[in-house]
Amino acid sequence: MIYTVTLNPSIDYIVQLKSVALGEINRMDSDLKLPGGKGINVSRVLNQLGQKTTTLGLIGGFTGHFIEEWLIKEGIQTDFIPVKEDTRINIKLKAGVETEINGLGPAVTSEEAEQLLAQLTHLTSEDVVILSGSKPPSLPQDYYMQMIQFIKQSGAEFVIDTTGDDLMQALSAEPLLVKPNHHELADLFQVTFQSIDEMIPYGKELLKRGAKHALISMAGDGALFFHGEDVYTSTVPTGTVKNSVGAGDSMIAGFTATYTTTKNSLKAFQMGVATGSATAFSDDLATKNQIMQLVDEVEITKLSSNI
Ligand SMILES: Nc1ncnc2c1ncn2[C@@H]1O[C@H](COP(=O)(O)OP(=O)(O)O)[C@@H](O)[C@H]1O
Ligand SMILES: O=P(O)(O)OC[C@H]1O[C@](O)(COP(=O)(O)O)[C@@H](O)[C@@H]1O
Repeated sequence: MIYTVTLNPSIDYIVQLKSVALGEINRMDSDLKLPGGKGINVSRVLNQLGQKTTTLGLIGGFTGHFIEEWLIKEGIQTDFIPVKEDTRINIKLKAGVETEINGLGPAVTSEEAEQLLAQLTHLTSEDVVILSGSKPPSLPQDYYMQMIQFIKQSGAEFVIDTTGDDLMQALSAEPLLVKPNHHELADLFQVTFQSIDEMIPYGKELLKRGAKHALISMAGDGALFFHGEDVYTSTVPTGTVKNSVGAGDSMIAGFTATYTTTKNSLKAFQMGVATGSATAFSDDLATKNQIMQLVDEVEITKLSSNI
């Protein structure tokens, strides 16, 4: 079973308008409310790809109810821990450029946090757990590491898609995959990148510190992939970008679905890129059909090993 853990789910409120005038009344051209939060997006795409998945995490209030109902309608198994406060609403403003305003998330009590940890004691070595996204500020600083300890004790594999110290600390626990985008990679090592070549030593460093595979996504500019001694780059398919919210989560779903079934890292990389792009080219997350139409467009190239 592939479990996803979303500590901080969201309703993504996607608002389209031609331009925004700050300090004025603006009228939307259209809007859309979608279930969001990184692990939830991963599960929705895994489900599209025919993989069995269960969504874990912390969810609350009318917003949480909206998300859970949506997932159940799609046939996704949910096992959330209810929290007293409302799950957040994240605003995704599409007015020429995409601007995101993400909430902090609800207060979580220590009992609620403990209940989620207790669920992880039931994992087996056959499971894969995908830990994704920010954590509500009321959770302990080391909460990701607490979860990872339980996962490791069970022998399950884990993927982690978060940022900063939480990501850095998780590396030594040997995640199956990490996927910072190039901005997150720069923040992680407190550097700036002028070119793709400059990212390569830092991608290799993710593996040196313990990750088994590392993807560096660069939105419409392709992606880098690190495994063993090898570094690969990929093209992205061409298409019209409609809504890139969830593209990174989709990439993780595409990679994990293919890797767990084939153990072929390069096929998983190719599928990850296609799945991310298929979501960028859709209003909601990608469907299986949309993904499969793009796979053959993704070209993978091995970079020379002395870079
Ligand atoms: N504008 C785009 N055009 C084509 N593919 C895209 C675009 N934006 C995202 N993608 C696809 O989704 C993947 C992840 O996107 P990215 O924006 O880098 O992740 P994140 O959402 O985590 O920041 C990319 O590697 C690419 O395959
Ligand atoms: O937990 P965070 O870091 O605030 O991110 C949550 C947001 O990220 C998303 O999961 C989208 O993530 P990606 O675009 O990186 O795939 C949204 O659904 C959600 O609003």
